[in-house]
Amino acid sequence: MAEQPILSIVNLKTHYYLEEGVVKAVDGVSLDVYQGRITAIVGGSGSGKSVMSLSIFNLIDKPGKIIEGEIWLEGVNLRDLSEKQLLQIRGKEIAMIFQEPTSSLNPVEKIKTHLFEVTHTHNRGISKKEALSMFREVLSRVGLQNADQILDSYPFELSGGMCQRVMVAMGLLARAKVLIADEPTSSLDLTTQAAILEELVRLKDEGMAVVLITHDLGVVAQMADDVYVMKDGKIVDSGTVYEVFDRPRHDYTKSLLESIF
Ligand SMILES: Nc1ncnc2c1ncn2[C@@H]1O[C@H](COP(=O)(O)OP(=O)(O)OP(=O)(O)O)[C@@H](O)[C@H]1O
Repeated sequence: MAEQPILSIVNLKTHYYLEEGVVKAVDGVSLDVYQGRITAIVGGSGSGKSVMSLSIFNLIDKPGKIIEGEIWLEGVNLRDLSEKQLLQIRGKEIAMIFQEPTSSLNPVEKIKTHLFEVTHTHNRGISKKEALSMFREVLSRVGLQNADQILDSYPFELSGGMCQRVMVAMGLLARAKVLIADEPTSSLDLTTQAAILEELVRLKDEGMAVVLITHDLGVVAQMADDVYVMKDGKIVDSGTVYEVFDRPRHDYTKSLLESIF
């Protein structure tokens, strides 16, 4: 691919230091993510997918530690940034939807405050009324119809699925360049799952780089452009979705594929 990746992870290692020993949750992962493409990261439970995505945002708590690696976003190594600089990137340059949406939103701020915060950078000078009408439109795009009530709610007053959709809306408003979605549909009913996946495809079509972390190979087959297969903290297979599905190189990928076809 001639184009430069927007996000490039090089030899990332995140380990957990437990009394029983060291868990090498992410153990030398390298991957490239491109604009206008959906990059899927697949792997079974415990393969390191979530720790990898949390590492991008430096959200690893003790006893975990990022011990090595580079995380390049448009020529800047995020590992060289201060916590304050990273805050500017989190949710704005790189939007995120995590498995535990309620814990990713600020519990003491209403939803509209979350939305105002991400909108601010791109829309200086717009009136409150204009902002609210933009929020209603974006919330309806992610399948949340009763917008006014949602805007006035705190995260704990919404279901997990609604919070996930709020996070997609935040990514849209922030005009983030990269969206990392960790099992974005795990707590949703089938209709809402389909709506969120459709929205991810639309974002990709608008030029966003979408990273989709999932154990659902059916979803990967349907939506992804590029695929990385993770096992025990390592990437064991990678390529375009056609390459990985037609010519899996690793026995683990073969067994994953056999489990769905
Ligand atoms: N806070 C923690 N303390 C100790 N070990 C951890 C911690 N968080 C993750 N790990 C370990 O890191 C490894 C990778 O976990 P991770 O959550 O990234 O897997 P995953 O691929 O996202 O799985 P799932 O699909 O179930 O979410 C696992 O062995 C897990 O036990």
